[in-house]
Amino acid sequence: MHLLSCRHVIDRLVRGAGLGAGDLVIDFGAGPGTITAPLAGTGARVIAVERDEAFVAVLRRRFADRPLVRVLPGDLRRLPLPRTEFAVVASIPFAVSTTLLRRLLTPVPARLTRAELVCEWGLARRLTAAHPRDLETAWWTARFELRLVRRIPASCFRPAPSVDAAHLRIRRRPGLDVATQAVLWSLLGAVHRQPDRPARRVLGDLVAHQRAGRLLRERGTDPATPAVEVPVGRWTGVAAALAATGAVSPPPLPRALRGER
Ligand SMILES: C[S@@+](CC[C@H](N)C(=O)[O-])C[C@H]1O[C@@H](n2cnc3c(N)ncnc32)[C@H](O)[C@@H]1O
Repeated sequence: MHLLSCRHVIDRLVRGAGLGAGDLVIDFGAGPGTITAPLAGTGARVIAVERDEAFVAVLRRRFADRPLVRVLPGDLRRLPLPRTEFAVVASIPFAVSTTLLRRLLTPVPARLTRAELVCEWGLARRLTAAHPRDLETAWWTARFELRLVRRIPASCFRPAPSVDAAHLRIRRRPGLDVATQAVLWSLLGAVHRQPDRPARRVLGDLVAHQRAGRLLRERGTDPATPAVEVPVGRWTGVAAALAATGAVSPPPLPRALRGER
């Protein structure tokens, strides 16, 4: 594994999360506690998740006198996540990044409030592209702001990985009620099934064509734009408007999206 060795990168991650007393933060893949230690200084409760037994022993010794730090041995792909709101600050193992992001960003309701992550550069670029390339990324982008903060050179790790990494910032978007999210899921599903179809036609499968055109124009979107090129935030606006008037009855959110997985 690749341990972070650049102090300024670690400081920016921890500062970026703006943690304090009363917060709960998880360090996934804590290793020897490179990030856990400064997190413990924020006053937040910290959970350090680690699978490697030798690191678990190091973590237990290192934080034995820190009552706010809990060392949780196990696999981050399976350990139950808190049922209360939490933040994440972590340099996540590249091999299981997508699985972890899926667990954090997919469920409704979203209990993750914010995250400061180190992940693979290519993954961060894909997640923050102007137009999400698949339904899953669109769903994450609609519900969370994903921002590529900066590139982290491979030389900031010991040993250095073969690719650079990135500091990825994640913030939950406020104000998305469950009804809006249900409409949004239907809408984004339709968009990604027919990405090149004009937005008006995709939306026209859910509401009258005239109304579809109006809803899009009101949000500054040319109704003829290919559906996938309409910024996700505009689809969120359309979903909120439709949910508020009860104009469409989307199917209930699939089980896979509801709660812990
Ligand atoms: C990139 S290192 C980060 C270590 C430390 N946080 C740092 O920044 O220096 C990833 C860590 O995740 C742990 N890890 C890898 N896969 C894991 C999994 N599935 N569940 C829990 N921990 C895992 C590894 O043992 C390693 O300590």
